[in-house]
Amino acid sequence: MGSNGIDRLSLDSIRQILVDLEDTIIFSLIERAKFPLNSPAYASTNNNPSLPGFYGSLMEFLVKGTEAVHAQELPSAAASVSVNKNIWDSYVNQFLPLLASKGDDGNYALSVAADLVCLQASNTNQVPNSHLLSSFWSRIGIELSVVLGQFCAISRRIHYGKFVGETKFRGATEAYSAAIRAKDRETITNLLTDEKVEAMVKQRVKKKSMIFGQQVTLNDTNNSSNFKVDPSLVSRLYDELVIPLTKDVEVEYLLRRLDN
Ligand SMILES: O=C(O)C(=O)C[C@]1(C(=O)O)C=C[C@@H](O)C=C1
Repeated sequence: MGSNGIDRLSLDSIRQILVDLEDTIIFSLIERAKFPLNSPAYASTNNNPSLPGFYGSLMEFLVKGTEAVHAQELPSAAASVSVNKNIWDSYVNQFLPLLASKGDDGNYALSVAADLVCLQASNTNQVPNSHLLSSFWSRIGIELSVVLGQFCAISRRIHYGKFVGETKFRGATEAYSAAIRAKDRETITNLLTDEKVEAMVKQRVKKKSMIFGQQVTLNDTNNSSNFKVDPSLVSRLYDELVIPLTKDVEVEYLLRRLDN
């Protein structure tokens, strides 16, 4: 560990934040899984009468221009690292069809609102269309603050990679610096990878999904294998999307770490 005494940046405390965010992510996935897929909300050719003058899907309307910049206390390397587009693409195209049941109940706005809570970064000041969003949400009876005010968990978790990267850099500055100067992504990735921790994370989110997603009834004949969100799917989400993108953020952050 580095000798600068910045406790806030110790790997253990940052990992604890990631552990706590698992709860938020799993609960938000459980909320989204209450709605069917509602695919028209994601179709970019959708001609939505609620969105006059906007060509694109309801989802695109809501996320357009909402790239958030986290970690502003870190060196400027942090500011330019953002993978939100990848997060949205993977979530909508790969993960959502597995999370939500097939079908369409017409609750497009509520479905996308639930997606936003799962995904999006939280800083409302950085939502350029916020006045449009406000009027849209108030028209359909949902407060914008309810949708955006909650920290949107997956994006936030992934962008915590900047803090993880900084902590690791401080703990092994020489090794990272050499790899950064050589622009050697592979070595940086190897340096920051801890397979044991990754395996624990995947196991833990599966277990949490089993506990948080239990169907609670008062009779003893409850079928305990019937979960609100498939625990293996949550583990897979971490394996295929959350952890790889967190590592991408770490690598991208570190590659810029020695820039002025
Ligand atoms: O905890 C770490 O050391 C991290 O870098 C975070 C994380 C993760 O995304 O969970 C990513 C890479 C490591 O291989 C282990 C775990």
